Amino acid sequence: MTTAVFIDGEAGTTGLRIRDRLGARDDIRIVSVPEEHRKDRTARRDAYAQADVAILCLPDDAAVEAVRMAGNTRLIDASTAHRIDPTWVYGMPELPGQRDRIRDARRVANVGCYATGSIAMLRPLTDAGILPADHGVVLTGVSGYTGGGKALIAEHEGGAAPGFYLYAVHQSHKHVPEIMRHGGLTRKPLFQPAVGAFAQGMIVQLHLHADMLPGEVAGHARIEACLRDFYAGDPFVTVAQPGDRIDPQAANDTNRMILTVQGDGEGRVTVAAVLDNLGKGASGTAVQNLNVMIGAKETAGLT
Ligand SMILES: NC(=O)C1=CN([C@@H]2O[C@H](COP(=O)(O)OP(=O)(O)OC[C@H]3O[C@@H](n4cnc5c(N)ncnc54)[C@H](OP(=O)(O)O)[C@@H]3O)[C@@H](O)[C@H]2O)C=CC1
Ligand SMILES: CC(=O)N[C@@H](CCC(=O)OP(=O)(O)O)C(=O)O
Repeated sequence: MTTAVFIDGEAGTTGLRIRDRLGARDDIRIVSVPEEHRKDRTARRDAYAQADVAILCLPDDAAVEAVRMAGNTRLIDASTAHRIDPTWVYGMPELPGQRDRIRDARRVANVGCYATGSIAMLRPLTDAGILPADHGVVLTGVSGYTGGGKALIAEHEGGAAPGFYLYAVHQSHKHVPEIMRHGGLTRKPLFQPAVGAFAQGMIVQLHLHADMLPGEVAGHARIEACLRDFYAGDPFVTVAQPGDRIDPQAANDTNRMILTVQGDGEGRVTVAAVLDNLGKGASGTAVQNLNVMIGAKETAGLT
């Protein structure tokens, strides 16, 4: 049996990647609207009606509007619009019990890219009681410029952007609410993202004074052990031995996320998550969620 999938925003940065990942599968039939009609409401309404599942790869406001067109078609929304909406299921399959919720869901909000790395590091630690919910958490991130979609790609590839810069410097980044909700935090974390002069890939880091956390061990061993336990058997998330350098592009073109824990043995610990902002941070997780929703093998079409 094939599943009919409509990718609304198929010509965009995320949509194209999803299309590439699904195109070769014989259990999926892609429903398309010609690019010149990509914003035509009648053509899109028709595509929604033909699809079993639609994946929204649109700006937030267009995603909200698209939901109204979608009728009863099951949805995966790659935008930020519905991630803390209680009527949507959060599309991060690694979280406890989440695969079952995603499997049964009609509306799945795909996790954000920085949020993927942040929650992957935080949630095991808050669930285990190692990190108190009200701890003053500090997160930083650096993303490839494709994270900003077509507009930021044009700025970088046109030579108009600096080689590296911080942004969202007023603690205003849109991923903070979902990081708090699903990372298990009650206090707003400090989060400082940046963009580098590379297209694709990202690092998110969690910085901790582990000697200030409850419990006896100030070193990083229990943090690493907690992450290893949490992700044991996970198809895409691994805890690796840290090296001297962390390459943001190490997981590019895959759906993998690589976690490493570094410490000085005296309480200063950094945890890092490396993922492809366009892969595990967007199109890969959307396909993983689709696989769970339709009962396909979770790794189908993904490496
Ligand atoms: N890039 C990334 O790393 C990630 C992106 N996301 C999210 O995915 C969504 C898509 O992002 P991205 O692919 O980067 O963005 P792009 O700007 O690259 O692509 C968006 C696509 O949607 C089309 N579009 C815009 N408005 C409408 C509309 N009203 N009706 C139909 N189509 C429309 C655009 O057409 P046009 O070409 O005319 O603008 C474009 O093809 C966003 O919500 C983004 O936040 C999520 C995770 C990571
Ligand atoms: C470099 C860059 O601009 N990145 C984007 C996040 C991209 C992303 O993945 O955000 P969503 O998952 O929420 O759509 C930003 O910080 O707004």
